[in-house]
Amino acid sequence: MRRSGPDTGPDTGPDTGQGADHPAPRELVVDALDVELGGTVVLSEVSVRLDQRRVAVIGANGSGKSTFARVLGGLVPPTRGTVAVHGIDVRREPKPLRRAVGIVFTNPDAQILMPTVAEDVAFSLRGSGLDRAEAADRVAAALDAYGLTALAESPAHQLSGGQKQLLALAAVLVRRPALVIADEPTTLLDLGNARRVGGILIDELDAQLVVVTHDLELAARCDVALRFAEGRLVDAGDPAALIADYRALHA
Ligand SMILES: Nc1ncnc2c1ncn2[C@@H]1O[C@H](COP(=O)(O)OP(=O)(O)OP(=O)(O)O)[C@@H](O)[C@H]1O
Repeated sequence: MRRSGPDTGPDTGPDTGQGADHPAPRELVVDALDVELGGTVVLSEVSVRLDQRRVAVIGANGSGKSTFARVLGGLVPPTRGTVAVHGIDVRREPKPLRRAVGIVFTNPDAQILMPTVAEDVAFSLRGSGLDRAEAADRVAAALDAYGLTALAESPAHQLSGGQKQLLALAAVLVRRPALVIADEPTTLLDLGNARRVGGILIDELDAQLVVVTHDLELAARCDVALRFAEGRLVDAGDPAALIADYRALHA
């Protein structure tokens, strides 16, 4: 598995140079997006523009939330329509997109690539252009931010599920991507660590955030919420009002 981030792989589009260290329009523009997977319509006619910093994506199981997030991250191609992430066309510009976006999946095991905790975080910075000392400083700061310093030399695969989730987040955020996509980032975490991760994503991150979540308290702390139902974007707006309507639907 390849971790999203700078690399030297083949590219089919221009490198716009839009990374965390470059100013870029912080806007997601989705226009008439359809996604079909295995002959099934998974997303249908989704159009939305999002320039808010924190975007929550909620809705029932199977409603298309993760697929929407995966399209933004370039992991699932649009079948029809266009999607631009900070001015980057997700279909045509895979390399700039990988540089701009960091993705945190629900299952951290899929993201751990190196033997030790510190090596795994450092691996994210390969090809970043940072010199050895700068990279070491960034890794140390990321380990500290996630409470992983004491585990730096521990085998990554022997961490608990929650510790692995923290490591996965550290390994993504150490790159300072301009857009962070997190799919159920607090699912495996105990209350303390869920608060720590929620605090980092919601309160401390400079990047734009798209968080897919069933945790309505986390969603309520975002600037805007989207609700999907049966592959359609059925509601978008102020999280408090949208969540109240969603709760009423299930009352
Ligand atoms: N590769 C695929 N091939 C066919 N169908 C798929 C594929 N991936 C997802 N789907 C279907 O698309 C629908 C939406 O899935 P998605 O994972 O986006 O939903 P979700 O809202 O994130 O659900 P959950 O809350 O359960 O994680 C589901 O019916 C799912 O079975």
